Amino acid sequence: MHQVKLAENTYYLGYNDRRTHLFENIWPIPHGVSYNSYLIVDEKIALVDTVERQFIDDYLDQIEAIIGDRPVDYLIINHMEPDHSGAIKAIKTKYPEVTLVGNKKTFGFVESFYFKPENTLEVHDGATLELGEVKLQFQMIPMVHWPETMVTYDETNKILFSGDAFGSYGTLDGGVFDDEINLDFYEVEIMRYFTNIVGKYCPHTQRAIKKLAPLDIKMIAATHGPIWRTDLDWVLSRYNKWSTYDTDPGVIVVYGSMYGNTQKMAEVIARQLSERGIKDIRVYDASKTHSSYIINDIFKYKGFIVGSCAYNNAMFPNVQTLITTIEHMGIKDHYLGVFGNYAWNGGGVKNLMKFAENIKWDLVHDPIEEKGALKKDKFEQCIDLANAMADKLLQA
Ligand SMILES: Cc1cc2nc3c(=O)[nH]c(=O)nc-3n(C[C@H](O)[C@H](O)[C@H](O)COP(=O)(O)O)c2cc1C
Repeated sequence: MHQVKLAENTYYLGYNDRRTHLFENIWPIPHGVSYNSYLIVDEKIALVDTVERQFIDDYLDQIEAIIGDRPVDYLIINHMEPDHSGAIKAIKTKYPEVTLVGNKKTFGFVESFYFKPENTLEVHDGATLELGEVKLQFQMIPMVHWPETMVTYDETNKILFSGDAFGSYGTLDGGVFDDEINLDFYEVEIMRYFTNIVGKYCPHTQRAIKKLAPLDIKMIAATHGPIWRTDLDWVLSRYNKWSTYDTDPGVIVVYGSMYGNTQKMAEVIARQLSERGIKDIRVYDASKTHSSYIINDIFKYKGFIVGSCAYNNAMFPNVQTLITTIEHMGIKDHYLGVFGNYAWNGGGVKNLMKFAENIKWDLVHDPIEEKGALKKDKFEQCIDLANAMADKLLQA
């Protein structure tokens, strides 16, 4: 195997997962994902995070290929999610004297998932650990995106081992560093990773960005995706934009429809938005497009218009799934429109309005509910809704 180095004695030990269809068994990853671990070989040897358990055997072999019969002295656990902590038990078994480095919360998770940790070094904000030449510093960034999450900063080589922060979907297909890759590929993958996985924790991400700003960072080594050593601003500016809910003046129109009546309303709304000069309009059928992609666009565009037919006194189940995810993520600062279709006592719009109340976005127009085929008065209302949305976006 190639040995890929971040610095003289710092190695990339990552694995590409092209088999898993759904990250966290929810989010589609058609382009896979990488799990990145790092090995620092100094007077003392430290691993920074591990890998998903399917890669354990090769991972142990690669470590041994680098350090021979020397032991791993420290296992630094920035994040306990199993795709990174999966090899902790294997490391402990192979290197029984290893000291686990983490914070109070980390060790609670180690005990829950794997074993009661004994050799531990509990670190706090600003604590340091010298490996020889390399001096490491720890900073807590809770909820980016678990409570125990921290980052490790190599003061000597100025490398930030950032855990999931600044991570990306997408395997590393040969290129590992940002300057080895055409980043167009990651434009979508990194945003979807952020919006799907970290998006719930935007305020925490903002706090983390501000907290880490004073560090002189020359390289960002996350646990997924490329290592950033040339254009750090590429990733930092994007994370900053997304985590402040800074959106562009476009609109997502999403609908749930069995027989096409709700869909027709969506088409009318979309066309009118276009007539008003809105260029970024994305129309999605919630039964076909996974929430992962729609959520991603909600982080891109300020307008969100959602429609649902009535379904057993409720909204259409696939719209409900999306709505629940949006509510759960607590996405802020959008313009909202609501429409739907029914045949007897409704259920779609009624429940979408409960969502409107909970999410507290700016409702640009009264909800529109048609009974069956779209008729003139509701057609006009769809036009009005689109106009109200366009007015808001164009005046902003
Ligand atoms: C399984 C099923 C459940 C439905 N539940 C309701 C309901 O609870 N209330 C209602 O008013 N209409 C209900 N409808 C009727 C549809 O909402 C109605 O036909 C609507 O026009 C469908 O919109 P669409 O053409 O966009 O699918 C139901 C239809 C089906 C097939």
